[in-house]
Amino acid sequence: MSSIKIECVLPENCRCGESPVWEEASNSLLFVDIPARKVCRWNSLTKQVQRVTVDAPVSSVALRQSGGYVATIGTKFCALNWEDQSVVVLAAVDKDKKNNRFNDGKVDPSGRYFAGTMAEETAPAVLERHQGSLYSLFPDHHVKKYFDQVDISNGLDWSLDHKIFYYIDSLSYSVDAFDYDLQTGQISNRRSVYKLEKEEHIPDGMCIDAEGKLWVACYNGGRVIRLDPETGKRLQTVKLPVDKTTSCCFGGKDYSEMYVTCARDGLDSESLLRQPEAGGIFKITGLGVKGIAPYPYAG
Ligand SMILES: O=C(O)[C@H](O)[C@@H](O)[C@H](O)[C@H](O)CO
Ligand SMILES: [Zn+2]
Repeated sequence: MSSIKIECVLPENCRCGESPVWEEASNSLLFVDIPARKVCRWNSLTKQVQRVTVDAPVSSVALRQSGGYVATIGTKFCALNWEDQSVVVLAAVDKDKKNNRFNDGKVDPSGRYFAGTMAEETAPAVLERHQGSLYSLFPDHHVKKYFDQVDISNGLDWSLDHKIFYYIDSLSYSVDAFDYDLQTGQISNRRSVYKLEKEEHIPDGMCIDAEGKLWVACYNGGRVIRLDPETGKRLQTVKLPVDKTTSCCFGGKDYSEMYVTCARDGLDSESLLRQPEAGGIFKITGLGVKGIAPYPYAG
């Protein structure tokens, strides 16, 4: 029997926390605060957090094999040197769409950095529709575009056998799957594996666990849900004491803990009083299932 424990480990007051990534080498959690233009690194042993401010909204961060990190900043795929806080642009997308920015991103099992774009929001989930696209940055820094017409490009991950790519366009209220060719980075045969229920609100960030089940953070739903992508059934709901849960990843010893990011933006003052930990980093233990290590960008 597992007893689930949920605690706010870092009261960071993120306007929109996103893209949690566990870095085993430093026992740290990386994450971003998109509108605050910050990449943060929280050391789970010392409880210290370091922050790097960049010059545009930063929507995702990932490990890099050759050291440092990669991040999606504005509409650019960038390399981030943590030591001197310098940023180098690797590639740019959506040059004809001045109001666009990247949103969620993650590295595939062979080291390509996937990330999608969206129009900038005027309020949470209020934006010009169909402006986004999904891209990946190959290790040689060339960019592949998969499709356009995306509203809010969000959660992404790959099946344990690397043959399926899971993807969320938030305003479709659906978790989708594609066949995935790891050799070429091609996707095909899009289908829905789960449609969110009304009280689950908007699907946002996502990660896979060591049993191949998907965990989806539900924006406005104040929860993460565990889905079986093979049966299309929800297996578990874990509620958090904040409404705007944005993303999740596994980390800690053997990837046995789950970390969840969330947002403060969009909450009125009354809601903020009821959920003072909004924008913090949450740790969930006792789930009884582990995650897998994040893949580093190979370029
Ligand atoms: O973090 C994201 O994915 C978006 O940038 C956010 O703005 C919200 O999560 C979105 O509004 C909810 O769908
Ligand atoms: Zn998101």
